[in-house]
Amino acid sequence: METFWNESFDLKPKHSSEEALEKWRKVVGFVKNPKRRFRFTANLSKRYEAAAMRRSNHEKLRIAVLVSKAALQFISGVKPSESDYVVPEEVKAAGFELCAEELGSIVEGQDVKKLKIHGGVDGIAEKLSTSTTDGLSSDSVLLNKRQEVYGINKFAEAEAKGFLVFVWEALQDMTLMILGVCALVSLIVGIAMEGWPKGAHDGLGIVASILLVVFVTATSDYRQSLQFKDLDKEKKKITIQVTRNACRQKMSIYDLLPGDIVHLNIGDQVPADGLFVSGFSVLIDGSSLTGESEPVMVNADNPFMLSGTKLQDGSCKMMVTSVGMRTQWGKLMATLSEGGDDETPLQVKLNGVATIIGKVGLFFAVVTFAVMVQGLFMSKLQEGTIWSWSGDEALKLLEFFAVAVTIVVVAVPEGLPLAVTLSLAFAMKKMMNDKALVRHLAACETMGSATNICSDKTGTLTTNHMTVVKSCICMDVREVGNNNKASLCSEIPESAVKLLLQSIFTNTGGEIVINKDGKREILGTPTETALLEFGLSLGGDSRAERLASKLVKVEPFNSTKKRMGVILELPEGGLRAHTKGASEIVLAGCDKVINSNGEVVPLDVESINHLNATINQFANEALRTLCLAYMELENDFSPDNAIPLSGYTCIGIVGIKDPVRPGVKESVAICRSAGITVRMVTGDNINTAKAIARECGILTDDGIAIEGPDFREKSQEEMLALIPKIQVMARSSPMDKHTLVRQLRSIDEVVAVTGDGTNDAPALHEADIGLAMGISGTEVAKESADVIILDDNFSTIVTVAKWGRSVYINIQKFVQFQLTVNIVALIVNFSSACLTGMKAINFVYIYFKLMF
Ligand SMILES: Nc1ncnc2c1ncn2[C@@H]1O[C@H](COP(=O)(O)OP(=O)(O)OP(=O)(O)O)[C@@H](O)[C@H]1O
Ligand SMILES: [Ca+2]
Repeated sequence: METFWNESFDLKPKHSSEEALEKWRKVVGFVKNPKRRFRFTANLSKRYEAAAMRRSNHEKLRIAVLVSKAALQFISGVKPSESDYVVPEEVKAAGFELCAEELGSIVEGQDVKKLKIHGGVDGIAEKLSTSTTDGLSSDSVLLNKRQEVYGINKFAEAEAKGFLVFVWEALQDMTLMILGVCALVSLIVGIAMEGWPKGAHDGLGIVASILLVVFVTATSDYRQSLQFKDLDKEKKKITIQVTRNACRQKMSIYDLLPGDIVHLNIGDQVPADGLFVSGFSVLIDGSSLTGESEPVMVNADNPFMLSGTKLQDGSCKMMVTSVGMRTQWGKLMATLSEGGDDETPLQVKLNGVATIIGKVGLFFAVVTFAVMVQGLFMSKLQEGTIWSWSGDEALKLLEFFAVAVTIVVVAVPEGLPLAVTLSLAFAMKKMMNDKALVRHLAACETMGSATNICSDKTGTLTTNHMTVVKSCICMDVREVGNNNKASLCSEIPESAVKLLLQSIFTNTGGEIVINKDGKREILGTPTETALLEFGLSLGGDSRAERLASKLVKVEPFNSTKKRMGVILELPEGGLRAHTKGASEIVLAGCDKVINSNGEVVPLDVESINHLNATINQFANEALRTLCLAYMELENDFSPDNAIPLSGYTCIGIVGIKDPVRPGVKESVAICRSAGITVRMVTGDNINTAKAIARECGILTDDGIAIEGPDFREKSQEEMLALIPKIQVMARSSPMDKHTLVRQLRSIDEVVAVTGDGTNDAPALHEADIGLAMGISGTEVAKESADVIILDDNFSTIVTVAKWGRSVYINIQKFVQFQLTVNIVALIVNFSSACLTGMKAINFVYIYFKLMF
């Protein structure tokens, strides 16, 4: 029994195999109403359909690439011939020169030949009457026209079910249908024998009880579905940066139209089909669309970007060409949206309970029927009328049968698994109000039993509002206050200021833009904006710096390298590389430094010690440190080469303050008292991490702080011995985080992990509960997570844990109550039926009396 139970109804909370999902469905077997029983469980057939679609996408894409390669060879050298493409009248009338189908065939078909014929990316931009620099005009009349021709960026979704649909589904209960037949027969026979209305009493009684059951079921199901709809809408909200009217702005991906220029960064999902306009080191992960795991480089030679794929690295500008259901992703999503959420372990367990009780109920129903029939036969045998049956007696038999069926209706807790869904959905809604969006129902269950939280530092424990407060430029440490910024400039040699500003404004992933209201706005990650702000306060002019030298190459920041770099073509000729990043790492690649006189001198031991001491001093004050460096490149340096890692001249070090969030300390204490261990895993410097961890109460005197590279070196045994004591892990790579989580899970801890970056995805995936940050989190992180923390706040995580616990207790109580009701109802029905042959209506009545 036990093994049967464990094998069939034991589902993992995450990543359950298709077999496991199929298995319990099979074992459930006796189901009164499959429509209800399997609602809010995964729709496996739809999922298989989606998987098949992915495979065919993969195949199509592979062929398209082959064909276009061949075409490219053929047309290279030959002037592209005029196409025989005719613009449809209505498209022309709207002011465009390309129809949606042609655009689709170019991008989805990866058709280089057609692309060339239409004049490349610029040609297509012109035909779509957009500009790759300024984007669409935001005139609503023009936008509406565009929308009429090309459609909107939304996927077709199944219509929301109305109340009547739920009534209809509730009616499809097997036992209710049998009762219905009984009622009908009873009505016909009764009226035929005793006439209207006397003979109809029994039949109408059954009909009334059926209607009551159906109404109550449908109402509760309908209410539940409404709750889910709200949550679903929230889950799909994604915003993206778009240039319209030459203004960079945030927009919902639903408002995208062909011709829009969108800005994509590492971790973003490509929101529509489009063409690469400009950008650097773009690597596209197409696995969600095609199942292909090998990432693809996208650049001017291979400019096709498909909706639903993700930026694994780099950043770029893309021009949208096809939206919504015209993309393969749209079609896939339309199918997948009906694929449903995975069932949770509790749901499956309760399905098991319902199944077993169903069998018990069925057994009792059969026994009841047998007992009652036997009673009738016995009395007839005594009367000696066993062979002569009156209509009244036949009706009595029918009534017995109805009583037996009613026992099944009453005793089987068909709604039990649904009730779990109901309480989980209720908790989800409450969590939503508390700024936590639950993506997978199962997470609500698991969160209650979490024993470990591995938290990010930046943005989760801290506010993510960064400002440069200290600097060490040209070897001199200075405070950067509000009043002495101008003086800072005058204290540093001019040549160094020039280099510093050039580094800040050109070697950046951020951007300074003028927004719709004409105000200056700094876009980018908090670290970047802090630096840009610093540059501006030194009197720098970002636009002028950017125009002065040409960007030849950019290697955007990622958490693995912990640095970024650019190569500039200087106005006076020659190439210069700038790099900035984690101080120790960048400093290790420097062999020269600018001294206080503004001269470049070799980095001797004394200066190295001075700089390292500065880094530690900043870090001990809980500041994030960045080192900026540059290097002149030889003239024969080819931009195709990677940006060098060493040989740099250090310009300086900045200390960035990121204050701890209010309330974090208290939340950490709450966790501790609730038996949850909080650990900090960060990419930052170990001293910065320690300082902040102490401030939050995470690092205690008996705890260990370790650096990622040291942790990686440890053997399995050493790791296991170390892990319970690790409270801070600094300079961690994404894989370190993943390893920590895996090891913790292997010693039976239930681990919650928070993350924001693309590289946190593996750890989020591995964790029992992955928590992604809503504001700073990338799409990739969010997609790997089970819960999205909408305000990025550590306290919210504690709230989620609290909800998780209360959900568990609530469900437990509810199940106890419901099972008691069912069993009492079963016993009452059974005994009274055997003793007195009470009528069906009374049972249903008793049941609902008990329920409400
Ligand atoms: N835009 C950037 N350019 C260059 N270096 C950066 C940039 N952003 C961060 N860094 C450096 O990289 C280090 C680690 O970054 P990483 O993304 O791994 O950690 P994080 O996600 O910011 O921190 P946490 O893991 O606590 O959230 C930082 O300490 C900083 O020195
Ligand atoms: Ca992070």
